[in-house]
Amino acid sequence: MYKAGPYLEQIHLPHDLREKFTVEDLPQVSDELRQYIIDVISEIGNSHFGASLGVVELTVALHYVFNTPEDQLVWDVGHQAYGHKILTGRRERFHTNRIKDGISGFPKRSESEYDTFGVGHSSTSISAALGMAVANRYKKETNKHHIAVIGDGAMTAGMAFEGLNHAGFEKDANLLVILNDNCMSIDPNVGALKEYLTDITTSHTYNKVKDEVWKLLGRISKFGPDAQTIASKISGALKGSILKQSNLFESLNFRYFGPIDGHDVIGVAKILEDLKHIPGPKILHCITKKGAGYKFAEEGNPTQWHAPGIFNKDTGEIVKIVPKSPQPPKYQDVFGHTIVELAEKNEKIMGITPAMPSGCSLNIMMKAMPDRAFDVGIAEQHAVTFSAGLATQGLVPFCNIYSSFMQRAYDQVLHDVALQNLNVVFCLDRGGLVGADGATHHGAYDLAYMRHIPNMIVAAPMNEQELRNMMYTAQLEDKGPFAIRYPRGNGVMTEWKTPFEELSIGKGRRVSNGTDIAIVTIGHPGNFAQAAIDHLKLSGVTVAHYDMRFVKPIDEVLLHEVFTKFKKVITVEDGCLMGGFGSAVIEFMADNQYHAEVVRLGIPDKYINHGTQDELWAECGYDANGIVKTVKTMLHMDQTTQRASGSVGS
Ligand SMILES: Cc1ncc(C[n+]2csc(CCOP(=O)(O)OP(=O)(O)O)c2C)c(N)n1
Ligand SMILES: CC(=O)[C@@H](O)[C@H](O)COP(=O)(O)O
Ligand SMILES: [Mg+2]
Repeated sequence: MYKAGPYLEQIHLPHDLREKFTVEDLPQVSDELRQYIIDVISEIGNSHFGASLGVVELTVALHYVFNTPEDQLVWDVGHQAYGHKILTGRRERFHTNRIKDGISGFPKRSESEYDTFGVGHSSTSISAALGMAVANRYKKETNKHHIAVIGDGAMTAGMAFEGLNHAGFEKDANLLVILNDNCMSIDPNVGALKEYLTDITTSHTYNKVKDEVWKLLGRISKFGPDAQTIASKISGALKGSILKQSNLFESLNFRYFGPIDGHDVIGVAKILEDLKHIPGPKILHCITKKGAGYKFAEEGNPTQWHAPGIFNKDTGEIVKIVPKSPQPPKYQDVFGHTIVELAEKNEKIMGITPAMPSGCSLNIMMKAMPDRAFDVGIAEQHAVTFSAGLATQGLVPFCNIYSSFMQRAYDQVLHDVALQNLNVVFCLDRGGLVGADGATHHGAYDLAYMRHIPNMIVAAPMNEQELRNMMYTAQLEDKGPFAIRYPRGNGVMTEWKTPFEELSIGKGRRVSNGTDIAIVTIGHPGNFAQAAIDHLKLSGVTVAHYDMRFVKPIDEVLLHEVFTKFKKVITVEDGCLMGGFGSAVIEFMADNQYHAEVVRLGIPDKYINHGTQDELWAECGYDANGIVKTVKTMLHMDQTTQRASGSVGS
């Protein structure tokens, strides 16, 4: 399938690397590994890219020096772990990356013993690796090493500091944190920490003296544990005198080493070898470049090369699929343009994103109104409570957080916003199944975790016009906490810049009339229902379709109509069935003593792996075909009875 270079093809597992090659061979191994990643990802697309190229040398050095998988290697986020996957027995399957039934795009324990911890959401690696270190200390397995590789972006999350704080307290825990500093998140990294890291990297005096200490360390580190005491006295005194204070990490009892060139694979291997003999919590600060070794990514826009899609590896040209007819916009872009349109008229509107300006299209507002739109770093909890603070002063913050990332800030939503009934508008992008990112990133739970919060309004648009009207309505005076969730990807309206209409809170709408059965939907799956209804007409079935618009407050008038008129009802949601929208409809039915046959379609009570959205909606049975099948089953129709050929579009 894809040809590995002469060295790489001999490496099926890391012990091959350690047994067959010397440290002098590592540059060649790195070059071949990098080329393999470029060869595969340029053709399959649908993957992350720049981050993995940035850690090729680090990956090779880590698997060369440490006895993986006994030594525990934890990748933070894990989008940069393609080299790790290729070196740990998955080279021949790597072309199935993020494809349904193929390998996951992130480290996953069930996929390999070398994937010591499942990741995807950022900033978990230090806590996990510390847990492993303390466990092995307790089990007296003190020969094991525990390494967390965390990026400068991931380091901006509070959880990373919670891990550092605890690790610095566990002085004899054998933990090595590798800070992979490339000054990038998906977009350029932000915050005071970024500036601080730059200071450390550029403070020549500190680094020069550090080199002297480092050489001394190298000479004495063979002398065992007392080398540590000598070294810490020397380097502590020098640092204290030079910087008048140890650096941030040392003040948390970490031994700080670096910054070093993270692309000098031989140098990195030698330093890692030394660090193996220094006990206690250590941090190695590596300077790398995202996209390193592939000039188009190095010289191009690093945000674009974070996940470029298919590209011509020889020319660096990213393949853009040009649609034959005008396509509906992405929901995120409707958000991005609409918030600017609203903010131009309402000076109270502010925009907040935790490190996803391009992903959620708040970058449109950041460009147009830089003093009113904030990228707060990978800090979802802070983003929510920062928004709450803004709201206490009469402003109207639109806090945009991917649905699955919002899971991290559940208490801030409840405790800091809803309990105080503050007027924060939550825009939950990536609501529902997202596709290739898989189980860690599916926004499966927001309808459930938002609808049981008192004071919270929970809405989901069926199309772009509905999204705009919900955003318009949410920014009107004193609406209290308002959540609007919408999916990854495109809507359905090519003409979407329609005039704003204020919605009545909690009011849904009947989209189609029918007599045989009722379908009650929330959000984008209303379009699947429409496609199914068109198809069923061919079989003479007429379906009433209700788009509820709001999960909370739910339109009880409409539901009284549904349960008065119909004895067969289907609910459809791109969300978990447990406690979701369908549960709300069932609760209404029970509370009002209605009796009907209700089938709820949505995400079952299990984790859905990666695939395309269409594949996953079909797998869960709530795409148009799934709805047709359910209607026919409930109406006891022969599933083969259909006048139209082929499947129903989603
Ligand atoms: C909790 C959480 N928030 C946001 C993201 C989205 N995300 C994935 S990678 C990334 C940037 C990570 O930057 P860094 O750690 O520096 O890694 P690099 O890509 O630079 O190698 C972000 C924001 C995430 N995966 N998890
Ligand atoms: C690794 C990570 O968490 C992000 O890169 C995420 O994959 C972005 O998702 P979208 O592609 O839906 O913006
Ligand atoms: Mg980075």
